[in-house]
Amino acid sequence: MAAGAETFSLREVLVAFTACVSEQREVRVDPYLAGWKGLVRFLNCLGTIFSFISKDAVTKIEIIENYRNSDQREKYLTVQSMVEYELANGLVDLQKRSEHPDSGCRTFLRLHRALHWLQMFLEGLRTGEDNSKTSVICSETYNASLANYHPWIIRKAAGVAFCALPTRNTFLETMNVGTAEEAVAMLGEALPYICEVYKITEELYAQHKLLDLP
Ligand SMILES: CCCCCCCC/C=C\CCCCCCCC(=O)N[C@@H](COP(=O)(O)O)[C@H](O)/C=C/CCCCCCCCCCCCC
Repeated sequence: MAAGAETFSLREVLVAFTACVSEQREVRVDPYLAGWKGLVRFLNCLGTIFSFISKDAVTKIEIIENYRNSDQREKYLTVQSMVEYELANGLVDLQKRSEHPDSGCRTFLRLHRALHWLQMFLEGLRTGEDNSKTSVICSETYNASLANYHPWIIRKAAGVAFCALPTRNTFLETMNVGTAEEAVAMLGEALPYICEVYKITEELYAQHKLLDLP
C-alpha cells in the first residue's frame, strides 16, 4: 500500500453518496463528485499502477466541476437540471462526438457506468469470504459492467492493474473505519444509497435515450 492511505476515509465517501438524492428524488451533482474524489484518493493510495484509471476519473470530475464553476452553475446543480438544460440548448452530441465532445451528459454517463461497477464491486467485497481475492472480485465485476464500454487495450491494462490489489481483509482495513467486520457493516448501510443514485440516474438517462452517448 502506498503512503497516504491514512488520509482516506470510507465514511466520508459514503456520507457523500448518501447526500446525493434530494427530497424530490433528484441526484445532486456536488456530493456525487465529492464521492468520486474520495474514491480517487483511495485509488491513488493503491499505487501508481492505477494512475491511468485515476487520471481518467479526475479528468471527468474536473469537466463537470468546471460546469459547476461557470456562469451556468445553477443548471448543473442536479443531474436532472443538467440533462434538461443541455438537451434544450442542443449542447449534447447524440450520434457522434463533434461540436460538444465533453458535454455534462456524456461525461456524467461515464461516471454513472463506473458507479455500476462500484456498486457490484462493493457488494462483492461485502459478501466475499475472508480470504477471497480482491483482484478476482474486481475483475469479475469489471467484466460484467464497465469492460463492455472499453476497448481491448484498456481492458488488458485494467486486468494487469487488478493483479496488484491487496487481499480482501487488507483492503477493508485500509478503509479506516476499524476492523474488516466494521467496514463490511458500513458497506451494508451505504450500498442502498449508492444503488438508489444509480437507479435514478439510469431511469433518467433511459427516459431521454441518453444511455449510449458517444
Ligand atoms: C469504498 C472504497 C473501495 C472502492 C475503491 C474503488 C476506487 C475506485 C476509484 C475510482 C474508479 C475509477 C473510475 C474510472 C472511471 C472510468 C470512466 C471510463 O469508463 N472512462 C473510459 C471511457 O472514457 P471516454 O474515452 O469515453 O472519455 C476511458 O477510456 C477509461 C480509461 C481508464 C481506464 C478505466 C478502467 C476502469 C476500471 C475500474 C476499476 C478500478 C479499480 C479499482 C480498484 C479497487
